Amino acid sequence: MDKINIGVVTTSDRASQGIYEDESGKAIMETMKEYLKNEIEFYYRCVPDEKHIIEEALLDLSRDKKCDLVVTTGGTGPAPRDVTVDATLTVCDKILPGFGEQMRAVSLQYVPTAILSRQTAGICCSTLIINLPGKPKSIRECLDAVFPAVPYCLDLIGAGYMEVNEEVIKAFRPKGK
Ligand SMILES: Nc1ncnc2c1ncn2[C@@H]1O[C@H](COP(=O)(O)OP(=O)(O)OP(=O)(O)O)[C@@H](O)[C@H]1O
Ligand SMILES: Nc1nc2c(c(=O)[nH]1)N[C@H]1C(S)=C(S)[C@@H](COP(=O)(O)O)O[C@H]1N2
Repeated sequence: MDKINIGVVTTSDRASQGIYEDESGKAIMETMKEYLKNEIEFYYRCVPDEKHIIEEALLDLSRDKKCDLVVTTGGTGPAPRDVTVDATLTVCDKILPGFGEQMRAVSLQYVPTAILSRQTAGICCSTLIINLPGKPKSIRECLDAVFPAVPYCLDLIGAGYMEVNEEVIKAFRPKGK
């Protein structure tokens, strides 16, 4: 079974200064451990909301650490310092708008302000990058909505082969793949 490398990037001025504990980054790692049967190596970064710092983190995790998947949390909204999506758009070779569309559609069932998130996903080198909002409770809401497509996406981009815990989440791979 492949070992899966997963980057977790929390973008938050206050969490990066230790003013509050980063619950959202922790929730991403816990969720991945529940979803996957594979051995996982996590690469964790907690950075301030600065576009060039976020870009450096995303490039390091994708191009240099060769993560299969990078999940970000925070900085997807409309405020001046919400620049995680902008950094994602800069480093990615291809954008996958369906991820953001689906996460917003599902999130609107929980909170009307879901419409404020610009979250998206894309491919950087051979890494899938997915943006999540900052609120800890949004992590599971969003990941449950899009994760079924993640293993096949990784197959298509030449990343590691994910084996999921079927009792927790279903992966969809088209027949014969
Ligand atoms: N990584 C996190 N861990 C724990 N709580 C978080 C995290 N990110 C956000 N929150 C909570 O959700 C609330 C709203 O999230 P939001 O993304 O607006 O954070 P923020 O105020 O932009 O963070 P900052 O200004 O420090 O970058 C925060 O006030 C905080 O209570
Ligand atoms: N599933 C889900 N999506 C959500 C939320 C949430 O609580 N749950 N919060 C929304 C709010 S209040 C905002 S402002 C935007 C952007 O949040 P961010 O700037 O922390 O990324 O995400 C939205 N998406």
